[in-house]
Amino acid sequence: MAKEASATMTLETVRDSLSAQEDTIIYSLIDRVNYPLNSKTYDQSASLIPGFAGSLVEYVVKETEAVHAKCGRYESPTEHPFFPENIPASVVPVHEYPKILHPVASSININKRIWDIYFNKLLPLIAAPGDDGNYASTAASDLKCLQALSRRIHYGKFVAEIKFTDSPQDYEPLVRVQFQDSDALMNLLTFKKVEEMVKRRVEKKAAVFGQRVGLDDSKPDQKPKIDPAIVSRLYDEWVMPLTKLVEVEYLLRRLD
Ligand SMILES: O=C(O)C(=O)C[C@]1(C(=O)O)C=C[C@@H](O)C=C1
Repeated sequence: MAKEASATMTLETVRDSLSAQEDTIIYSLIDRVNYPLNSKTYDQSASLIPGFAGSLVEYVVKETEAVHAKCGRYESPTEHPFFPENIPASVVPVHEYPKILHPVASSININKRIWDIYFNKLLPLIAAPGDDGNYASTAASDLKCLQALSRRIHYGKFVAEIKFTDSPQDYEPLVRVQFQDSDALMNLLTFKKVEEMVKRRVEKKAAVFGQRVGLDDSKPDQKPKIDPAIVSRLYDEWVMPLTKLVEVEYLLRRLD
């Protein structure tokens, strides 16, 4: 581990980063709800792209990731592609990222689950029914949401690393190969009070960021652009559990 980098990263600074990433996630979701569901974007059989067997959103994500990969995006330990099998090598000079994580970190990528939850659980909750034909813009907006969620959830690797180095005496016995205990690890890294605070904070942010701002103060309050309760539920049911899953996966291999 690079000393200078680990010395500046603490549980507090990592939690600050998670809080800042909430803003990006909520703004991306607010952008997505500007479009109706536009289900053709996700239709495997719509054949919108000649010669490509898959949905429009898959095409946009794969092609965008390929360009970003060439420009070095996935060299960063905070970035994870949704189609890793499709990723070309970077052509730009290598940037030396501080080596904070154990090398096993690069083998952990749960984007397939994030993809599934985003399209099958979250999107139907936030997007209004309908079709305005803006499929490419819709896919671009989905990609922004997916990337923001993926970055936040995989940031669990950093949270886990800090927790491990802060208290090796607590973590090491549960991580040793012969005693690996994922349930005990999950209990140890869980802070229920912090989770309650995060849920309340994202709900408040969604209410503030999603306000409809007009000049006519006589108009009654309108509904926020995105339902704050759904954002809180997103964190409760998916974002935090998946972050913890990444933490456990990382810790189980921390002593490899
Ligand atoms: O802040 C932590 O300690 C984390 O591990 C992050 C996080 C989260 O996903 O927000 C996950 C688990 C904890 O129970 C609390 C919060």
